Amino acid sequence: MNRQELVHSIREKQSYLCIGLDTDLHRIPRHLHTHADPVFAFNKAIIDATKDLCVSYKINTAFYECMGIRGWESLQRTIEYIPEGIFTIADAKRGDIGNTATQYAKTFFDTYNFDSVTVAPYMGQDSVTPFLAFTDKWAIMLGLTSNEGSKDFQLQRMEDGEYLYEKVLKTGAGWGTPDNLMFVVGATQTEQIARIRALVPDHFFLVPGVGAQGGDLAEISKRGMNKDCGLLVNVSRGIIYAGNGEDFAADARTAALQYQSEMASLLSSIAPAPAVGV
Ligand SMILES: O=c1ccn([C@@H]2O[C@H](COP(=O)(O)O)[C@@H](O)[C@H]2O)c(=O)[nH]1
Repeated sequence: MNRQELVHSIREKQSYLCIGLDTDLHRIPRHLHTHADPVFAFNKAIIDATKDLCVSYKINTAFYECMGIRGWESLQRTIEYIPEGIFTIADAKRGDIGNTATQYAKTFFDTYNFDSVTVAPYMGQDSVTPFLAFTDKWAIMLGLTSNEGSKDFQLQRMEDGEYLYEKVLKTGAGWGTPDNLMFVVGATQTEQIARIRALVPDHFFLVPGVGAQGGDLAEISKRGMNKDCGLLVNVSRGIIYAGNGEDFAADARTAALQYQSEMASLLSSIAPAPAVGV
């Protein structure tokens, strides 16, 4: 999916919601365990119940890889089930030397047909650029993450007073373009988000941390939106585990609808749609 299609989808659905399919076999409702593929049965129900409210699904591969071959099969069924026109993210946080990075990129872009993959930039340019060589595919580079451990390296100041994450963002931005590169910016980093937006005004941010991690949707939207919205806000546990009974999918829909409604009002107040014909 290209940027224009993504922006169009955000405007059409009045949503920049990304639903995280962090599907844990031990957390899904009991009645699904009779299915041949309980993880896919769960994901299918969540997708059916929420696909009109979100513009993206993020599959965190850890929740699938931990089950071996069966997990990869659930992942494949899920990615194939996500409707055309919804932006898909493989949250795999890959990063390795160039020829290995190319194999990772082929895995997620060619074999599984994801639109994007999250990438860890610690190994530098040659570990990231292989993900940027595919038409209408995206690398989503870790910028400033949502977790406590972001203080250990990312929020350390360099000799020139700059945070390490700022150097990473500025350097990384030069490796791609706002049409094939996004950055992960944690929703818990409200104090930094305006600064980050100033550094990379045009790029999209994937923003995890709303819901279970306590990030504030309104705050990060006010500080982080650009003229194209520029945000994909991920909620995983806060939506997919909103309920745990037979009607878990309806509960997930109710939670997703609350986020989408808030997003619609934030979109109109912060980034109004351009007039028709402009
Ligand atoms: O900085 C980061 C980067 C990635 N994540 C991932 O996003 C989701 C968040 O899940 P919630 O249940 O909504 O907290 C999960 O897949 C993380 O691995 C992140 O949280 N922070």
